[in-house]
Amino acid sequence: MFKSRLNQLIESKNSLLCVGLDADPDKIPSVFHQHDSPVVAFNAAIIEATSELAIAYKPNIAFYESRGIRGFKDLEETLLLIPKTCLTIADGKRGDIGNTSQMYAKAFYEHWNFDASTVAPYMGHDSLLPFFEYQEKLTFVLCLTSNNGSADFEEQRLANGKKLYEAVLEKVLAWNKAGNIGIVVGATKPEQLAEIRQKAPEIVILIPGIGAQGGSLEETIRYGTDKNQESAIVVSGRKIIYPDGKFTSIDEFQRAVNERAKATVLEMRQYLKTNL
Ligand SMILES: O=c1ccn([C@@H]2O[C@H](COP(=O)(O)O)[C@@H](O)[C@H]2O)c(=O)[nH]1
Repeated sequence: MFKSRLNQLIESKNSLLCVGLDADPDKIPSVFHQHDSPVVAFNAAIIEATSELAIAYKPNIAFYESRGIRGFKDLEETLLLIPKTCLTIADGKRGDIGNTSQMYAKAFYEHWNFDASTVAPYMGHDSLLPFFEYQEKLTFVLCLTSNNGSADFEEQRLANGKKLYEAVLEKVLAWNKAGNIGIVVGATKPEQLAEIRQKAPEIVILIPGIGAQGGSLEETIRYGTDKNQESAIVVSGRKIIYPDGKFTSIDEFQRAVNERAKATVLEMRQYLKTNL
């Protein structure tokens, strides 16, 4: 089961870090452009520099499908480089009518063999069921996202007085009989993260929004983890994979990435310890 594997990794690595593999060819340091597949070389360097610190990698599918077949090949090669001691999360935010969702779920969980993926709840239970049927995988339903636009729908009140994200949480808790559903909550919404954790003490939460988006790591850990300081995955993408500076070698780039990942994990450990 995903959750027990996750919590074992959190304990053994003393880390909640998930590195976002959002490889943008325009941002990749020039030292990688001499390779046949600059994105694969870039991802390989990041994975090698962070795999002892990270519990998971989350490629956002947009960064790969935006480049067509070449992007998909890069994703396939990247997945082969991720060690078994790390989980893989496909951030695709899928969801459609049942038979179409079945194909999305098959793509992520069978073809690509990801451990987890993200889905949007807008179309309701039947649109998500094909994902939930993969019991050994974990499907993260968007609950309260990290962007300002969450106010447009997710934070709006329904006729029964509840906010939409609260209604999503209630549904997820009712659906989660097999324990293979998680939620996505942005680190930029710490008060709501605390509320959500209180209502869902055991659920796995995927939390993007620290680093480049400015969410507080301390509040994320304090409010987002469960009673054992587990069941939470904290995502950092750009802050770790695009360190400042001009790099004349891949080694130099890897040292900078490792420093950023290490600084994030050391900060996490500080909060994990003080919360005990
Ligand atoms: O609410 C959400 C849901 C998903 N994301 C995704 O997470 C990463 C964050 O990357 P950073 O570079 O650390 O900001 C990215 O893939 C987003 O699409 C999110 O940010 N917020």
